[in-house]
Amino acid sequence: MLAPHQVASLPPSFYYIPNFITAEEETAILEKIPPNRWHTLHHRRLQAHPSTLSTTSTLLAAPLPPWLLNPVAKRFEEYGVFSETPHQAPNHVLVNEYRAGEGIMPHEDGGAYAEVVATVSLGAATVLDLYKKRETRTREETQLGAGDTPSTHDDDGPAAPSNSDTGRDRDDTSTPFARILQEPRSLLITTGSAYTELLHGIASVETDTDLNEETIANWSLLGEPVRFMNGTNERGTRISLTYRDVLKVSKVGTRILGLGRR
Ligand SMILES: O=C(O)CCC(=O)C(=O)O
Ligand SMILES: [Fe+2]
Repeated sequence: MLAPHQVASLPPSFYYIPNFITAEEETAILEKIPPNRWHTLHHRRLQAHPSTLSTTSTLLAAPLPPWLLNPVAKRFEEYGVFSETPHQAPNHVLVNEYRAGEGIMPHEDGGAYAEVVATVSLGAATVLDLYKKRETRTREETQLGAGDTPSTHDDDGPAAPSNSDTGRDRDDTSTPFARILQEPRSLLITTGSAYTELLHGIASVETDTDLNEETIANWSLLGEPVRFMNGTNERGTRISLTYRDVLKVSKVGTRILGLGRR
């Protein structure tokens, strides 16, 4: 079911599905995002559903809210997106909001999750940059700590690989090895070695440039390539929903786990 949507030029496995949701569904989801759940970071806003992971990357068992299940998570079943993960369904969603000029520095999502991330883009298009991981890079540098806590997920945009005393190779994040254009209402799925071997990030720019079939890995899969024929994408406010399957789930009460961040 996913095979026709595979991004052919990239290592396995990325899948891109344009128009995964309709414009009406997009509007309905945007209206449901609770305004009182945002964590404000330096250059981004973030909320976690059903809750933020504990310091041991454990999720307190709770259902996702209906507006995240329907229609998106239900539609995942048709495509078998999470059919191979331990819970065979997403149990956690991070909602990120980027205004024009905002991004997220190169990182990997880490061991708290199964190796499947499904990202629905809302509101505006953006370019996801992919970087090869280097042996010299340490886990602490690149992994999101307890999965999604604001303090470890915080950043201010593209990498500024300025020093070498952290073991970070200068070339690591200066040039992406591939770029994926994410249109509003699209779904991007990252699995397997694409999840474990690569870093991903979004440059803090007002305009994405140099967009064409050579530079954009999923160009042939785009829903509306004509929108980017002039080689640019003016960023607008984009909200992403990143669906994941958290490996460790606990039914134990909040107090015992030492949760209580939100
Ligand atoms: O907004 C995106 O598409 C990427 C977000 C991301 O990488 C993350 O939340 O870990
Ligand atoms: Fe990420």
